[in-house]
Amino acid sequence: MIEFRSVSYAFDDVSVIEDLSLSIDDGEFVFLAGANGSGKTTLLRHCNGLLTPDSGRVLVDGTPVAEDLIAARSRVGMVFQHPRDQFVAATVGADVAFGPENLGLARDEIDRRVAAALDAVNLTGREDDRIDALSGGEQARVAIAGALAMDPSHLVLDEPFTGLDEPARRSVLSRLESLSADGTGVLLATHDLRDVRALADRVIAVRDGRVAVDGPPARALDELEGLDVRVPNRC
Ligand SMILES: Nc1ncnc2c1ncn2[C@@H]1O[C@H](COP(=O)(O)OP(=O)(O)OP(=O)(O)O)[C@@H](O)[C@H]1O
Repeated sequence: MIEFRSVSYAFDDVSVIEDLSLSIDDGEFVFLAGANGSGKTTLLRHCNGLLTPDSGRVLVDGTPVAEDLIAARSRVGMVFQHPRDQFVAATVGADVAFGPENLGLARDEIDRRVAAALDAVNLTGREDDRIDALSGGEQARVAIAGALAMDPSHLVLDEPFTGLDEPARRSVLSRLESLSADGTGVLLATHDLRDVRALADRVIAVRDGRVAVDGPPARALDELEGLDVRVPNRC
């Protein structure tokens, strides 16, 4: 479980998160909505200690993130909004294998994970491609594969569909759905709520640094309509 307990955070003097509490259970598939600048990225970056609350606490599986960053980072897989932020190797295969290699896994398990992760993002057979020669959408898919290959207990994704074509988006969503069904908590920040009714267990929307909506998709979408939270791709 990922828990936010009365978390507040400000950039300099500008408050972005204010006394925010929420929890994401194991196996829950949660869509995180909110207008541009509402604090979604800021919230997500607290899940593995990239940001530390000014007050309050974030806990992963009961352990405060600030007290055990290594534990938090091994449990929480993170896909960043800008994929270039997370590459560590020159080629697709080496980058996706990097995390599992650091876990000390056997070579055949690493190979199995890399193949499954690349399959999930429609990049099978692209192991030897140079990352800097890929398109933006392909780079986004490599970043997602890197997180999937870590087999984390929780997966946090920040706008992962930017630049993805429809087959890749569908493939990633399907993989996220099956991971969640197998017990992985998935927290997905996105403006694209097309599939929210079919996939999400919950929708959380932030506004003015607080949770403005939190509930099952049908109810949450109705509540979002009544708020000043833009939902561009609602259907
Ligand atoms: N490094 C930073 N320094 C100062 N202010 C920042 C920084 N990062 C974000 N902010 C501000 O914090 C607020 C929340 O930004 P954040 O990126 O969390 O929003 P978001 O909901 O993810 O937005 P988007 O939907 O556009 O990605 C914004 O007003 C932003 O300008």
